[in-house]
Amino acid sequence: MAGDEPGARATAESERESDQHGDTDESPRTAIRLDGVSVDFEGVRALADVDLRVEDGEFVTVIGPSGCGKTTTLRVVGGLQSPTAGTVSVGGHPPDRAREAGEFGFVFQRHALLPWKSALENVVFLRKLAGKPPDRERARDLLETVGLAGFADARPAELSGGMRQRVAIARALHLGASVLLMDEPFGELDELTREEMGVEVRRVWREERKTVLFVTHSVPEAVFLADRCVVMSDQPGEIEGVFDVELPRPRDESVYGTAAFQEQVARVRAALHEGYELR
Ligand SMILES: Nc1ncnc2c1ncn2[C@@H]1O[C@H](COP(=O)(O)OP(=O)(O)OP(=O)(O)O)[C@@H](O)[C@H]1O
Repeated sequence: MAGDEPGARATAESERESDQHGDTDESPRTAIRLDGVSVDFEGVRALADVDLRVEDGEFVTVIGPSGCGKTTTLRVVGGLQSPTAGTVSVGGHPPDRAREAGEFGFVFQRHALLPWKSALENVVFLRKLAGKPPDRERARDLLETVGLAGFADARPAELSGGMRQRVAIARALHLGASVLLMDEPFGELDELTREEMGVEVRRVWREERKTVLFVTHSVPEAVFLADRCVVMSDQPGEIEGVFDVELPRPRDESVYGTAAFQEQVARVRAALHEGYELR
């Protein structure tokens, strides 16, 4: 249950004293905080009383059945959707403020790159749009970081689906985002590419020290990527459980073959299928 979440327990005391968006009572390590968040859409309750903490620098995955409110969760965190009830804060501030400050990097299933621009120009474009000075050298470094050294001048049509998602990740990083909100970014990729991208994203996350909230439909992906995996229940979306992933850090593809990995995948799967109590 949501209240069993470790972050919720750890911050219970300050929670009692904290005001809605108070800067002073917020734990310095809490990057994202949802308190009693509900979202209603014309008769559909998409989220029901969700409490969630994501600590600074944490990698948290969100998994659940189709329509359970995963995207809505990302949207309320990113300030793209207002909650009907409850409060959301990012770094102790309302999400709108974080969004305006360019704190979010959104990476979606469809990469939305501009087809007429090169990979490099796509990386700098969003930053320019946000009114920040582009830094082509940093953009080149980021393309290298995401494994695209040598592809700076390539147009999206010349890149594979996985490479385009890498450009989208570099673009989010160049924006200066401290929080990456990723909504099934590998949903259109084949399984092997997904696994490779998972390794890459964890490496980039480690090197760039970002906070990541990552929505996926894939149980192995949710387990492989996460420090913690949030399992949501069917409509209305509630947090069914939060699963601490205990796997080696750093992780590479070899983790997929280990008994520890299989065992944790099985537990998350059981939670999804049976509403199984995790803790
Ligand atoms: N703008 C909207 N207007 C009306 N209903 C909406 C809107 N956005 C989402 N919903 C509804 O809210 C519920 C949760 O949607 P959401 O997209 O968050 O789920 P999801 O878990 O991300 O789904 P999926 O895994 O299929 O992408 C669904 O029933 C959806 O139809």
